[in-house]
Amino acid sequence: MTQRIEHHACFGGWQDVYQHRSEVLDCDMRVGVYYPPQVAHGPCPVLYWLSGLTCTEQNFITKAGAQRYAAEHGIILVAPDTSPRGEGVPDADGYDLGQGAGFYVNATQAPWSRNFRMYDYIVDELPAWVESDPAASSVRAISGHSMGGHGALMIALRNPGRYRSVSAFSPIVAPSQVPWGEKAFSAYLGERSEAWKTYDTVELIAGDLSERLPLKIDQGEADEFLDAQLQPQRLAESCAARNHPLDLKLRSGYDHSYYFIQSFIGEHVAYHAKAMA
Ligand SMILES: N[C@@H](CCC(=O)N[C@@H](CSC=O)C(=O)NCC(=O)O)C(=O)O
Repeated sequence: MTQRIEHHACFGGWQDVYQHRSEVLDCDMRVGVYYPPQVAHGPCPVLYWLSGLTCTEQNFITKAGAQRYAAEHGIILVAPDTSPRGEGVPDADGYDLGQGAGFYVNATQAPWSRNFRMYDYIVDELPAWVESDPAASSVRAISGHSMGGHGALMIALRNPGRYRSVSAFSPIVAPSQVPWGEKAFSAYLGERSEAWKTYDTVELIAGDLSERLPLKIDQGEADEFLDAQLQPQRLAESCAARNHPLDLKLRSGYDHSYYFIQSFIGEHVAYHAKAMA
């Protein structure tokens, strides 16, 4: 069952928030959907946005300022919550595990494995729900921030042909090698194993991919998580070794916040619009 819980006129279109039942996650999920004015004339392509740790569907829709550009280009924006949530869904102390920290993987370990299946939700269930609306076409792109940047890159690389383009802000490119990812993967996937590599962008780039989808990344040089958690040089090295196309822009003075995202989101939306045209 789907319920519309917010509806706001925005740049000639509508910023909505929906709650729908997710069978995959076994809970109700909230999703922000921006419909540009062009939906009046036929189905529009969809840019999926994956947010980072601690976020809900609200962070992107209230802070990134992406609707202006989506309205210009005729793109639907879909911004789901970052994990299963609610009573009966397991949680943990700390902002980097449990609710708000799904890491876009399918958990295999108790108590997480019943609900924490964000990979399947983002790849299959969410687009099927979005595309059941005739306003949305099946032409897709994906982007995200930090944990969501990891999710966007990893999901696009694992699903050749499913997304026309991928981009990220400040992504966790090597979750198997940094504290945020090691904590989450240990809890959700168990002790270090081959399974970790299948959710790790740097490892995926090093492998045999059937599609070398270009990666567009913006990274702030004043990001407080740059050295400990993000380490974009690992991705630069991996892409160089496999000749994988990478456009990594280091932005002087910018931190990890949505002030950074809102400064460059217009370039990302334009990039995806071109790829989905
Ligand atoms: N200091 C924060 C740590 C959490 C944080 O910075 N979250 C980022 C994403 S980090 C990687 O996934 C974020 O997007 N926050 C929401 C926002 O609106 O800025 C804390 O302790 O909460």
